[in-house]
Amino acid sequence: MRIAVTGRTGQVVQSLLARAQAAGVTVIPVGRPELDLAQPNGVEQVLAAAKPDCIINAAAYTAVDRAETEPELALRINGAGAGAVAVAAVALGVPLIQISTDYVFDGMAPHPWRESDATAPLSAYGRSKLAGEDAVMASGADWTILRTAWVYSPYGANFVKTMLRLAETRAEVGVVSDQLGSPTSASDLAETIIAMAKTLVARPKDATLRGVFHAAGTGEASWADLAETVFAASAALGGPSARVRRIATIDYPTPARRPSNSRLDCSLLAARHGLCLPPWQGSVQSCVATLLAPSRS
Ligand SMILES: NC(=O)C1=CN([C@@H]2O[C@H](COP(=O)(O)OP(=O)(O)OC[C@H]3O[C@@H](n4cnc5c(N)ncnc54)[C@H](OP(=O)(O)O)[C@@H]3O)[C@@H](O)[C@H]2O)C=CC1
Ligand SMILES: Cc1cn([C@H]2C[C@H](O)[C@@H](COP(=O)(O)OP(=O)(O)O[C@H]3O[C@@H](C)C(=O)[C@@H](O)[C@H]3O)O2)c(=O)[nH]c1=O
Ligand SMILES: [Mg+2]
Repeated sequence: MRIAVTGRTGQVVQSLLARAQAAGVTVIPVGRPELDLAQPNGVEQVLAAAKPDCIINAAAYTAVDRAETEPELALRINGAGAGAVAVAAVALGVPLIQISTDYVFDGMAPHPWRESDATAPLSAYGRSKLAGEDAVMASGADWTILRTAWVYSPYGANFVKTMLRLAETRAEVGVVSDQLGSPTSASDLAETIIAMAKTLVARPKDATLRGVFHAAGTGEASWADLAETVFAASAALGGPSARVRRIATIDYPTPARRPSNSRLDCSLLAARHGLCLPPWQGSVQSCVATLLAPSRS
């Protein structure tokens, strides 16, 4: 089976590539300069050349704070760009998995977010990703939206790598403890995406397998909890670590507002697809071990 995925260097793209062989699939990254979601003319031709059985739209403008100062660009890439990928999926007659985010929610619910809960993004990034969901749903494609959260991996830029970098020069790092979420290993997510892609291709008419699903690491954490777990894992392997000073969001001002409750309820994915990502703590340890492995430096 051939899976075309948008983007090249992204965490999810790289994690899909790393898992492809073991999963018995071919993953074809399709990215800039050939495919630029900010200029989505010719998306269909570029994707057609990959001869995909399924398309994953994993490319996005992901700089949450920067999006506040360039909301139009974020909207073009994450909204119209996603819509263009969906129209290409219609033309090619293949299922599309659109990757979306917990930041479509406002964080006010007292429980982990379900797929049926109302969206109300707090940030320009969240609004742009919600526009992408809407465009995909309106496209007529055979679409499935996978919302994930707090993704980390050995690739690209992410919170886990930021913490390890800060620990190299600091004894203490202040980290917010009043935002709760679902840390997600891109590697675990890639395994889920591939399993879902296989199922969607094998069972083209099954509506119960399609729609919006939440897919995040099992369990919950604050960013401070996640930082502490990173430092404990790193220290145990002789890597950099720091003390975590647990602070409030108000003491760490950022351009973008983030949900205080970002936890995703992933039970629908388990019920319909039989898929469940592992508990986040073990996956963080694996990622830290990979990052500290001597062969990387
Ligand atoms: N990171 C996270 O914590 C979370 C991410 N998500 C979503 O998951 C998906 C994957 O995220 P992740 O892998 O972390 O992303 P990264 O930030 O690691 O990478 C972004 C990817 O998007 C590509 N991209 C950005 N702009 C364009 C453009 N104009 N045209 C084509 N490609 C572009 C990049 O291309 P290039 O390779 O050329 O640089 C890169 O491959 C995204 O949809 C994101 O919104 C959802 C929840 C959490
Ligand atoms: C670096 C740092 C961040 N923080 C806080 C700021 C913020 O509230 C939180 C996370 O910051 P980051 O900028 O790393 O994470 P952020 O860019 O908000 O991550 C988000 O990315 C997008 C793409 C998503 O879709 C989301 O699911 C989520 O993963 O941690 C600290 O408290 N101390 C620090 O030293
Ligand atoms: Mg960020």
